[in-house]
Amino acid sequence: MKTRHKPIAVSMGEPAGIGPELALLAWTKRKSLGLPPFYVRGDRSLFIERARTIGLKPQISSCAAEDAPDAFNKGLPIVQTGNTLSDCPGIEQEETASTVVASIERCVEDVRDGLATGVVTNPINKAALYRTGFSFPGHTEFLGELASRHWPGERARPVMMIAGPDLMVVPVTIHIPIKDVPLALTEDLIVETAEIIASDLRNRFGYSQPRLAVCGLNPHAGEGGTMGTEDLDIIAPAIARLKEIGIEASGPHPADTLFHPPARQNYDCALGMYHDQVLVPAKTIGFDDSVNVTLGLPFVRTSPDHGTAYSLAGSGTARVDSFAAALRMAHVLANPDMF
Ligand SMILES: NC(=O)C1=CN([C@@H]2O[C@H](COP(=O)(O)OP(=O)(O)OC[C@H]3O[C@@H](n4cnc5c(N)ncnc54)[C@H](O)[C@@H]3O)[C@@H](O)[C@H]2O)C=CC1
Ligand SMILES: NCC(=O)COP(=O)(O)O
Repeated sequence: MKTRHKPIAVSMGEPAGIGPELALLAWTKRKSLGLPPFYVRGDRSLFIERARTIGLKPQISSCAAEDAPDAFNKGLPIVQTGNTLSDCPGIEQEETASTVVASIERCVEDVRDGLATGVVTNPINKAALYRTGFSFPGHTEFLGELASRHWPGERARPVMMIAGPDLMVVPVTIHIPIKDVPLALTEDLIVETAEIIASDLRNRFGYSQPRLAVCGLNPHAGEGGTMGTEDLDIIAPAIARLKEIGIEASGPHPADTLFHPPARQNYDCALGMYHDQVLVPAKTIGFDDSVNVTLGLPFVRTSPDHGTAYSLAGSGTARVDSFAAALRMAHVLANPDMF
């Protein structure tokens, strides 16, 4: 008898971005890309329009989430969620925001209800959502809130990791202005983040003793306190505490020499003190095959590592690799016994 895998729930993402066509293209190439079954929560009419715009025959299966595994063989399963939207690639429309948010919420609820094994989120336009009152910096923090709501009593301390075959990184502070980074950095924040990384790398990614490399904040990791004091006063004590509790952590490392190939042999995951310190090397080395995965949640969430790419929306030329990698990673993380 053929085993039916439970599907992955995919959020629609920003409708004016490349998310809708990534889902369509991924479904079309599902066999060659080795993709698990998945369905999208969003507006069916938008996906039909986008398929036509990029020159695909619209093969859409409208269904309920529970019917998605069967529907997947016939067309891209869409579980109607939110409002009817008209497709305007590259053009932000305020009225789509509630559907964007509802799509994320319903995907998480589907995992809670046992209808999906994990969530892959399509990119959102953060500034557009902020303008309509969305109060979370990004998915990462929003998913932490949804986890607390739907899995009360379980750990929900989301940590963003960008994971590729050649480099895994975590920004300790995420979407905050650079001027606020030194104020936000504390020993506790670094220790707590590193503990979650070490725990998830052990329990979900199969590392027996993960090696964490911690970046300094300042040039040359502060050059002995002459180029800034956070490296000595905050980061070094945090690393000492991590070693005391048995986590293999090194640093503070000057970030400029931490990402060339021989340096990368010495650790499994690099912790940066701010977003660009580690996302720049991660996307430079692995833009097409890296995945944004949220650690510290009671459910599986991955996402492509890129954004909405408005200028490509509707062209059908966006590369589907990172989205496909996100689907495969979600499937592996959600079904550890199968791999
Ligand atoms: N997970 C999420 O929801 C994320 C959302 N964003 C959002 O995306 C929006 C645009 O951000 P940007 O910094 O411009 O990043 P972006 O990733 O959308 O675009 C950066 C560059 O990469 C190219 N690119 C992106 N994805 C591609 C693909 N699949 N194939 C080929 N080329 C691709 C774009 O054309 C552009 O030249 C922002 O509103 C930001 O908030 C950004 C990153 C992640
Ligand atoms: N730069 C990464 C990014 O914006 C992804 O954020 P999130 O929406 O996954 O929290």
